[in-house]
Amino acid sequence: MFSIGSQIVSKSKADIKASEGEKTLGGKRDLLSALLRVNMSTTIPETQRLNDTEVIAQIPSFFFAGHETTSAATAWALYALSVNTAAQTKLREELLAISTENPTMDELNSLPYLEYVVRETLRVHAPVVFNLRMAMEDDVLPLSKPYIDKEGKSHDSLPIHKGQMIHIPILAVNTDKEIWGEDADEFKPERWAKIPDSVSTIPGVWANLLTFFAGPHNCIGFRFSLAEMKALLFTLVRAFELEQAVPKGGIGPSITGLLQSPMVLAGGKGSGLPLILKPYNAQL
Ligand code: HEM
Repeated sequence: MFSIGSQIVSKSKADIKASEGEKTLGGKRDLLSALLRVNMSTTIPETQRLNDTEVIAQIPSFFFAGHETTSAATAWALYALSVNTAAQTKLREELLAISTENPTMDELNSLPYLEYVVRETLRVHAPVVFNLRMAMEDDVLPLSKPYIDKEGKSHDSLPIHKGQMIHIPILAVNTDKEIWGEDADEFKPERWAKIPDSVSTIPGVWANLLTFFAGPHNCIGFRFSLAEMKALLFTLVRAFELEQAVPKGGIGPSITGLLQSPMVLAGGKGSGLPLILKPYNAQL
């Protein structure tokens, strides 16, 4: 990936130099070209620029943090809609009420059911399933509910030691029945019309979910990701009816590292999410 990244960076820099003065980033408007262009600007002090190695190191982040996550999330949304056909029909009706094939971001954001579908997908099928943090100092975590240890002793706080790794179960919190109710595991976009009060205790950066995490290192790309998902769903759900291609229960999560994507669970059909897409004709 480093050698491919080096080639991309060299080529992009040459393009930018060749088109000096143009606002079009050498004909390109991608994230890497924007980063390089800023770095090559003479108005930025040397100490504030990234060197080529640092720029190249961003490429795997764009791929894994930016591409794989949103791709998995969109696949999960299509899968969830293929199972919940009532939600699919309701979403399509809302999307077809828009008179353009190229809606603006404001138009997409004005669609409540699309927002519910995206939220519900990212709640039940959070692409990043857990996260890790290391404690930088000794601390004591207060607990909302005491726990009983194996000797039967009750504790209302949890001591944390410097250097200890903390596992943060994103998906488990997103689907906790004590927070979301007995149907917490189910994909029900309507729940977002009225979410339980208990949800307000979740400190996530977006939608009271831990999907994009919380705190100073929350996801920098979440707004971009939401825009991508909405645009993809807008186009696909207007154009196609989605049907399950494998019997109920045949699709489940494949977890690689921290990331879960939908795939066929059995039968040796390989990875990926098979779906039947039928062109939707609004006139029929
Ligand atoms: C559905 C899509 C996405 C999900 C579920 C997601 C999830 C997350 C999570 C859970 C974190 C926290 C990781 C940690 O601190 O250990 C994170 C961080 C990050 N995300 Fe995303 N992300 C998504 C899309 C994107 C996109 C589209 C981009 C870039 C365009 C992006 C770039 C990043 C970066 C650079 C960080 C590190 C931030 C930091 O450490 O300060 N992500 N993301």
